[in-house]
Amino acid sequence: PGPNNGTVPTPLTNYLDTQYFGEISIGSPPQMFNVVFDTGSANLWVPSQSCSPFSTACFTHNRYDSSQSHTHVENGTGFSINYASGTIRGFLSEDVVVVGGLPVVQVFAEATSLSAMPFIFAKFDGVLGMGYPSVAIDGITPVFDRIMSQHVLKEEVFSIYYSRDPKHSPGGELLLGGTDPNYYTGNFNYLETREMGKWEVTIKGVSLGAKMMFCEEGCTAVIDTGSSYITGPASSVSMLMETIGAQLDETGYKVNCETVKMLPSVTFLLGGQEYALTHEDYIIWQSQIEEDVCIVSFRDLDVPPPTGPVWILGANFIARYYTEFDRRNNRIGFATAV
Ligand SMILES: CC(C)(C)OC(=O)N[C@@H]1CNC[C@H](C(=O)N(Cc2cccc(Cl)c2Cl)C2CC2)C1
Repeated sequence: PGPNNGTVPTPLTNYLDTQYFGEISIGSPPQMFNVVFDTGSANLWVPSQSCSPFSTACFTHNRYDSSQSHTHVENGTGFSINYASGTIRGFLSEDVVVVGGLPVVQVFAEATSLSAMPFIFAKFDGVLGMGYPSVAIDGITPVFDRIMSQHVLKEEVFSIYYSRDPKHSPGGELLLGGTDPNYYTGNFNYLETREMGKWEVTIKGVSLGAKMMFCEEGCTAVIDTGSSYITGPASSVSMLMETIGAQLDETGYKVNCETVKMLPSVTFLLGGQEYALTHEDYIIWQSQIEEDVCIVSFRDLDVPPPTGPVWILGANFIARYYTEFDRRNNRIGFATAV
C-alpha cells in the first residue's frame, strides 16, 4: 500500500448539485480531464482532438491529443454509446490514465462526436465508468478493475461523498480503497447487489410521509453516481408528484415555494432500513429576480426491459447517504452523510 495506507482520494467539484466531477490525466506528458465517476456505466471516454469542428460539445471541452503523448498506443476500434440522454461516437485508444495519483494503462474511447444535447450542458469533459465489467461496452476492462489488479488498495471498494452545497469545499470526494470518516456519521447499512455485475439493489417500499405508495412487492433501484436526480417509472413518479402538488413543465417538476416547508419526506425502504429524503434533499430552491423557483429533483424515466423498469437513485440521494461500493463482497453500504 502506498502513501495513503491503501486508500486514494480524488476531490470532486460540485456544479449546481447536479454534476460532480474530478480530475484525471491521460497520456505522457499528462493531459488533464474532468470526468464524472459514473457507477451507472463502465467505460472511460473523453473528447478527442480529432473530433469534428461541427461538434459544439466537443470543442467546448478538453480534448485528448494522442500525437502529444509518447505512451499512446494505437487501437482504432469503433466505439459508440447511446445514453438515454445522448450519443457518443468515437474510437478506442490506449494510454496511461492517472486517477488520484494511481497510474493504469487503460483502453478508453476518444469521442469524435458528442450529441449537443445534453453534452453542451456538461461542465465535465468525459465519463469514467465505475460499473462492473459486465456493463462495459466492447468488453473493455474498466479502470477500477485495472486498479484492483495492482493490489495497492487496502480494500476492493470505493466510496462517494457528494456535498449538498455548491459553496462547500470540496464539492465531494471519490475514495478508492475505503470509506472516509470525515464525510459520514453512524454505521453503514449494507445491501447485497441484486444481480452480479450491476450496482443495483432491491427497494422494498417507497412511501410519502407515512403512506406506503409503491414497490411493496419489491422493485429495482440502480445506485447511479452519474445521474443528477432520482428517476422512477413515469406512472409512479407522476403519482408521487401529483400527491405533493408538483406541476410538470418542459424542464421537470416544480412546486410552489410557499408549500416546500410542509412537504412530506419520500422514504425508500432498502434492506430493512428506511432512507428518508426531506424536502431539503429533494427540492432545488432557485432564487430568481421576480419569484423563486422550486424544482423537485425527481424525474419520470421509463427504462425499457430488460434493464427496466427501475428506479435510479442519483446524486441527490447520494448527497444525503454516503455510499460505499464494495466489489469484494458485491454489496453497497449507506451511511448518513455529514
Ligand atoms: C447502457 C449504458 C450506455 C451503459 O448506460 C449508461 O452509460 N448510462 C449512464 C448512467 N449514468 C448516467 C449517465 C448520463 O446520463 N450521463 C449524462 C449526464 C448526466 C448528468 C448531467 C449531464 Cl450534463 C449529463 Cl450529459 C453521463 C455523464 C454521466 C448515463
